[in-house]
Amino acid sequence: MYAFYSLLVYIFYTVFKKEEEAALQGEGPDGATAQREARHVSMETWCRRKSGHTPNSAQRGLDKVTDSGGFSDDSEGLGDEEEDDDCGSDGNLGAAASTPLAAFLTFREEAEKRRGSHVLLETGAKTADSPLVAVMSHLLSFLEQYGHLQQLQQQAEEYRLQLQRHCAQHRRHLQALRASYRQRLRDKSSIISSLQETIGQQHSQGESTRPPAAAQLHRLLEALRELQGERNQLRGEVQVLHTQLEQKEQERHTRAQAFQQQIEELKMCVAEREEELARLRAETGVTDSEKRLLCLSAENESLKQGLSVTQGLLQQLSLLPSQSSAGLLKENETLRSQVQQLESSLQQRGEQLLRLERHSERSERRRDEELRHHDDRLRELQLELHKERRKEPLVKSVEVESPATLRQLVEAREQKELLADKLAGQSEKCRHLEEQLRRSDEVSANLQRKIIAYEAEIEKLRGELLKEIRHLEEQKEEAVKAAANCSKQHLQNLQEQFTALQRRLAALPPTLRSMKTDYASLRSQVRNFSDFYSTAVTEAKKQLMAVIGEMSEANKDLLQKYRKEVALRRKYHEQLVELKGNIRVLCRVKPVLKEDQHNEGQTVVVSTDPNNESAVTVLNKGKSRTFELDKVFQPQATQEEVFQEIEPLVTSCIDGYHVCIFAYGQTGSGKTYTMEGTAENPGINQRALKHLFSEIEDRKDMWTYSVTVSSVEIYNEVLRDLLSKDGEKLDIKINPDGTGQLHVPGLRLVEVKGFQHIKKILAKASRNRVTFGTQMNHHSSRSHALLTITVLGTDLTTGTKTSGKLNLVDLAGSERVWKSGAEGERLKEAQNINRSLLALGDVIQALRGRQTHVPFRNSRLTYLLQDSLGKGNKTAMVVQISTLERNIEETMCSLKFAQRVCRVELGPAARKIESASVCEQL
Ligand SMILES: Nc1ncnc2c1ncn2[C@@H]1O[C@H](COP(=O)(O)OP(=O)(O)OP(=O)(O)O)[C@@H](O)[C@H]1O
Repeated sequence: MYAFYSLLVYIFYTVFKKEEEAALQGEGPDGATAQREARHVSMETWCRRKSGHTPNSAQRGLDKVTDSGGFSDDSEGLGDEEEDDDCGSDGNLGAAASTPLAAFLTFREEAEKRRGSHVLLETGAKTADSPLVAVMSHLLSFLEQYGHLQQLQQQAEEYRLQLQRHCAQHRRHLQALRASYRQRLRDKSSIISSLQETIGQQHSQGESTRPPAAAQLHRLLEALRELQGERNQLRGEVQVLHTQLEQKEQERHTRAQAFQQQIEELKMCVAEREEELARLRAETGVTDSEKRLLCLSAENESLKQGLSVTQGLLQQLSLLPSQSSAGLLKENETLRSQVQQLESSLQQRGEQLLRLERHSERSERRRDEELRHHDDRLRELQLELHKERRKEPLVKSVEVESPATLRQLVEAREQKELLADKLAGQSEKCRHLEEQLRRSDEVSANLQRKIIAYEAEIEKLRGELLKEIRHLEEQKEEAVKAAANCSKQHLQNLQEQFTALQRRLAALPPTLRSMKTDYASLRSQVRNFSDFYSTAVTEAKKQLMAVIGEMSEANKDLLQKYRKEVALRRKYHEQLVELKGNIRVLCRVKPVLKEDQHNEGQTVVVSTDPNNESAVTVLNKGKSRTFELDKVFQPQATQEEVFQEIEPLVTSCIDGYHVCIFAYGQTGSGKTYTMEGTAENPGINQRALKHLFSEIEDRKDMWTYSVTVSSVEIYNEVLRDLLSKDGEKLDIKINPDGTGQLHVPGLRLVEVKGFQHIKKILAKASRNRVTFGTQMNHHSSRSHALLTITVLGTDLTTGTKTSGKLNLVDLAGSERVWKSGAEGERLKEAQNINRSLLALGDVIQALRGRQTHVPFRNSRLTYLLQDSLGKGNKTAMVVQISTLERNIEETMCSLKFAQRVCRVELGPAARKIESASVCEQL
């Protein structure tokens, strides 16, 4: 054992020496750089460890032995020898190195002779030549493979970057391909929709004639030919893509095969090296842990090769710029299977690596124990050597050799540790490679998923396109068949109908033929009627417009005619009034009311003749007397009938005349009823004002009017204003303007705006009037009431002004004092009333006698009515009479008074008119 270790140390030293010399002499033109580097590394490491920069346990153990053992005396000598070895100078060791094997054999033979053993000598002679050299060469080759592994890693990184770039290009190409497919699909769908529309139109038309159908079919066939041409073009493009993919697939396959062959060769080479290394290590006593490490390195190598193969495949995959669906799918499937295999192998390798790492740790521990054991053994050997050195001088050479052997052993152990470190680094790199491989697998998986999605979409689009093309072809065939059938059937039907009509026409009698011609002519006339109608309507419109124009021109003439007509009407009206008389006497007979039936003397003594409207007959004391008046109203005469007789006088007021209308009669005979009326049945006052405003409205285009109203009562010869609140007393005076007209200072004049306003004014005046209940009338009016309406008119065209006045007088009732039962104040009222009525009679008598003096001033009543009762005015008196016997005396008096008035001649009425020039002068 001792001899074996000595021999091992010696041979190791000799090999290093020889190789260094060969390197220095430039031996071997193919001396690899890796070998030189490896040797350099080995020597450098050895020198560094020797100089104490990285002391290990073995060195420390040796130092301990040196310090504690019996070498203290020879320590300097040993140090000198080591320095000689480093520098390569001459010395004892240099002398021994000149013939080392012979010296060692001599020493071994002597030692064996001394020990009496020859076995170890023979074994050492057999193994002293080649195994260690082979081990070193394998180690160097391992280092070379490590460098190659680094290069492969760099290539893998480059491949990965290229793969990313190619993936991006492939993605863009797929997007462009997808967009082009979609665009084509849209084009096809638009073509299909247009064709479907045309086919639908053709179907809807149904009975279209044959030539248009043939043209449609021709267009359809052309469109289908275009579609087929495009489809063939697409198929050609797809075939070209397929061929390109096949070529790429073949190239990839060949490259993969080449890579596989290289991998196989490398594997075989590594396996051979591993076998040789294992064998050599077994021969040289290499431990199991080293074998495991070598196996691990081989496995790492195979993993790297698998990684390179995968990367190559991925590169090939990325180099395919225009992969079609089939090639991509196949390639993806192979890649997926390979990736799965690699993943499984990686898992297995990882598990093996873990196991090996654990085993290497255990081996390391075991190796340390063995080293400790070797150290102990070495120490024992040193002790034995020390003992033998004391005994024999030859032992000195052994003492010289033993430290060198120990150093070689330590160096071998350091080499083992170095290898273990490298192995750990390789395992780290393997893990890093595994990580990269996993990332690349993820990238490839994502890429595969995207490719699968793209492929599915492309397949779907392709399927839809094919389906639509098939559908279009089917529709085309159906359309062709349907069009052919329809056109044929329709033609046949038309021909049959035509022949049947021809037969029927031939069979028709001549009369029907003539009717047919008449029908045709009528039809043509009806067709022409619309044109005739439109032209007639346009001509009528033109004529209408011309007439309208003429009418507008003739408007002025019409206006002038209208004015002439109005003037004539007024003239005729005046003549009529004059013919009737400017003072008219009307008699209204009061009907017998219910309240009058219970009293005495209720016999009707007054009768009227329906055939003579101006006569009234009174039966008085068995004698009948007929009074002739202007108009006698029947008891059943209405308020409207009475007003119709008054209406011309009211109109005269508008024309500028002064008119006086008063009611005369005994109390309770119906004077107030005739003048004021009731709310439901108004009298002359309200109707006259209503008529006035109606006339004013009719004349508003030519005249403008203002209407003012005043109302007074004469009670006990006192004039009171009925429209003022206080009812102050008024006086009648001559107007200071010099016109000689009467004037009532302080009298309130109310301008009337409308008919509703009139009703309020009249109601107020009626409320303010003094009434009192008498035996003849429960609401007897004890005053004379005057409603004076002044109408001032202006001709808009000439400026002529008119001033009309309408006096509506409700006289107080005349009654006999004894009959009315008046006493005191009532008696005084009756006396005043009768006095005023008598004054009125005197005035009328004077007018009748054409006296120069008319006693108007005998009473307030006649004085106030002076401008309306005199000459040139118009007067109407309504005599109210009762039909009852008990009122016969009053009736006779009233009728006699009426008859006297009837004989009065007021002469022609004078219109109160001022021309515009006179107005301007005033
Ligand atoms: N034509 C008629 N139709 C129906 N009722 C009438 C008619 N004439 C008068 N009357 C009624 O007779 C009654 C007395 O009439 P009215 O007050 O008008 O008499 P008068 O002459 O004014 O009396 P006085 O002078 O006392 O005021 C009233 O209730 C009135 O409604």
